Parts: sequence; structure tokens; C-alpha cells
Amino acid sequence: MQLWIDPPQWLTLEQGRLLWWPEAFAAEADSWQAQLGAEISWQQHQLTMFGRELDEPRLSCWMGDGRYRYSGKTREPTIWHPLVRDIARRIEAICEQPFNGVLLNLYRHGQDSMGWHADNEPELGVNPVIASLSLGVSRRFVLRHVNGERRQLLLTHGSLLVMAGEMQHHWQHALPKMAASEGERINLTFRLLNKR
Ligand SMILES: O=C(O)CCC(=O)C(=O)O
Ligand SMILES: [Fe+2]
Repeated sequence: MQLWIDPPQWLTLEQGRLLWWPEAFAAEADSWQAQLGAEISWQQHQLTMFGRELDEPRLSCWMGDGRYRYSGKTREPTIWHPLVRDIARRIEAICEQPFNGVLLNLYRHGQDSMGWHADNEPELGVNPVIASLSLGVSRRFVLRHVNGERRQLLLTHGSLLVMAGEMQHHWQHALPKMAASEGERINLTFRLLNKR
């Protein structure tokens, strides 16, 4: 029996703010993972690298009120899944701000990954709040400041990580491959896009 639930904590970073809450959705995580794994229409998208089209090393689904442009591609939204909408409401209450879109990622195994990037698309506004829910196997999340400073977190089942403040201007983040990692991880990153 778990007697102590870790509270949310703000991690102080050079030019950025991170809210880290490992136990945020510990109670719901198993059922959310099972339902989203089965019911989301996971898609294989392509990325352009050196002029060639390659499969992204993960499956994904963009869901929300409008289309999303990133990495030079435009993604049309799928309609809100009722569970994802409920999760969005819960996370909005924690973050005290609305979200109108979510990128869902499915990392099928340790060879799936996401490369270095900042979530700095213009429609996210100047200092976006991006809330990231992790379900499934734990994966390493790495951060690097433009000055070379590095941080890392192990994103565990049911955890919530919120990036805020000036983070996206000064830091990049990535989800590296983990050779020893087996099993699936689902990640939901909630975003607020400006309407055009
Ligand atoms: O899977 C993760 O934790 C990172 C996802 C991410 O950075 C993104 O969707 O922009
Ligand atoms: Fe990101």
C-alpha cells in the first residue's frame, strides 16, 4: 500500500519552469493506458530529413479544435476522444489554463524516440504551457539549454510534467532511444493554439 503520494513540485531551471508530479494520475494510469492504446487511431507519419521522407520513429495522432503545423507539415485534427477530453479537463484544472489540442505519441518499444526540438511553433504563442502525461514504461526525457547545461527526468507511468515560462526559447528536449526498454509508452502533450 502506498502511504505517501509525492506532491507536485516546481523544478527551477535556468530560464524555464518545470512542474513535475510523478504521482499525478497513478490511480488512473493503468486503465487510461489500456483504453487509449486500443481506441486511438494511431498513425504512422513521415518526416523529411536531408530531402528524404522517412517514417517517424513512433506513431502519433493530433487531436483538437484545429490543424497544427510543425516540422514543416500540417496535421488535420481527429475529433476529441471522450477520455482524452476528460483528461484535458483534469489537467486544465491543475495548470489553471485551457488547452485546445493534444499530440498523442505511441512509442512502441525502446527503439522509438523523439529527437531534439523545442515546442516553439508560432501558433503556440510566446511562452507556451505544455502539459505532458506519460503512461506505460518509463522513458528518459532529456533537456539541454543553449549554454550546454543538461537535465534529465525519468517519465514514469501516470506522471505529469509541465513545461512553462521561457523554456521553449532556451531549452530543447528529446526522448532518446533506450536499448534496454521494452514495452509501450503513450504520451499526451496538451497545448493551447492560437486561433487563426
Ligand atoms: O514523449 C515525450 O515525452 C515528448 C513528446 C514531445 O516532446 C512532443 O510531443 O513535443
Ligand atoms: Fe516537445
